[in-house]
Amino acid sequence: MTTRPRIGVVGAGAWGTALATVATQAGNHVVLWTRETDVVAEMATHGTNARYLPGVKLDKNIHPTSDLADLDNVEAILIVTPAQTIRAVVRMLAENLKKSVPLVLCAKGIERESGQFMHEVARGEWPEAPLAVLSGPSFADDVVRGLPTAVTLASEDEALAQKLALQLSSGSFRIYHSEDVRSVEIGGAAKNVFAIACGAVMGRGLGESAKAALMARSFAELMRFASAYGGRPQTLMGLSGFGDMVLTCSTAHSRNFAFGERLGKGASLEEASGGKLTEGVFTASVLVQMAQEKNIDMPIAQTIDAVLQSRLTLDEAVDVLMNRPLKREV
Ligand SMILES: NC(=O)C1=CN([C@@H]2O[C@H](COP(=O)(O)OP(=O)(O)OC[C@H]3O[C@@H](n4cnc5c(N)ncnc54)[C@H](O)[C@@H]3O)[C@@H](O)[C@H]2O)C=CC1
Ligand SMILES: O=C(CO)COP(=O)(O)O
Repeated sequence: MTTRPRIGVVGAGAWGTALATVATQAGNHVVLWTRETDVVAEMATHGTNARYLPGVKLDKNIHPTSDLADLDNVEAILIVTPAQTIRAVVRMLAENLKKSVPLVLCAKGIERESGQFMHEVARGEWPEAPLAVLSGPSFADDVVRGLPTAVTLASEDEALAQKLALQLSSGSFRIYHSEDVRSVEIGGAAKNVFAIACGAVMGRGLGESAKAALMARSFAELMRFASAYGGRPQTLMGLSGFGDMVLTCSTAHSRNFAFGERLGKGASLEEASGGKLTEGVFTASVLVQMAQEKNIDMPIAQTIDAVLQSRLTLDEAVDVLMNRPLKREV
């Protein structure tokens, strides 16, 4: 067996597989766990993951497995499954691993049932495990091809954030560390909702100027929401807030943007996802509910939620947003 540090990755979807790859490039041995045994078999036999990240040859230092016991003795575990599964996944790890280990939460979303952020969900399920979150502008396809990327890793224990950032950074994957977990989580979760709105504007043919306006006003909503929930403006202006808004709201490479774009072109809600994970669809209503609880004005999030609930058509949504009373910008 190798003497390289061992990192666990739970979830061998697009992002888990990409993160496993950069972790090996950073000098680690990676145990890549997924419950999908056919994906494990393909990765072990052919060194590929055609279902989630086609065209990529996996590093020989990635050990694919569906056996949770293989995660005993890793130094940290990156949890890379959808936001709404984090509770079940952390519970499964807490019940099956021999001892607690730092968990790096990589999902971007808010739990619908509870209105909890990912680290709150994880803390509830495994109070002993030290926690960090990883977020920022980063498409799996770019990262796995070694294109330059920069993200933020935050933990309330800043020394842990710094240690993990050092251990997981590579020549092409640059990790900044932070202790502002709350802001980093809010940026990652909210931008998915706004990316759906920006995609819809483009799909409907409303133009680049409309998209820029929508992005700027969406960012104002994100800042208001974050300030009510304890976020800090400096962090929100960084990679995990502004950075990820710019990326995800700009291109159909984003699944959330692509979903909105298809809606804009007339696809039904069912057709629009194209079978891909679209986190913003799950986060929209809980984001709006949490905003209402604190009296935060979030017209764009509210309107896109109404579209997702079939309470408004897209054209009605545009009318609602354009015909609100005029007001001071700031
Ligand atoms: N794909 C990307 O470029 C990026 C994705 N993310 C975030 O990472 C998270 C995961 O996204 P992707 O990897 O792209 O999704 P994906 O759809 O490609 O893969 C999801 C993975 O989660 C596993 N999974 C689903 N439900 C599960 C459950 N109940 N228990 C255990 N495993 C389960 C699937 O087997 C699969 O391995 C999302 O929150 C996403 O927003 C963040 C940054 C970039
Ligand atoms: O979070 C991402 C980029 O930072 C990926 O965005 P999508 O989930 O919309 O593809």
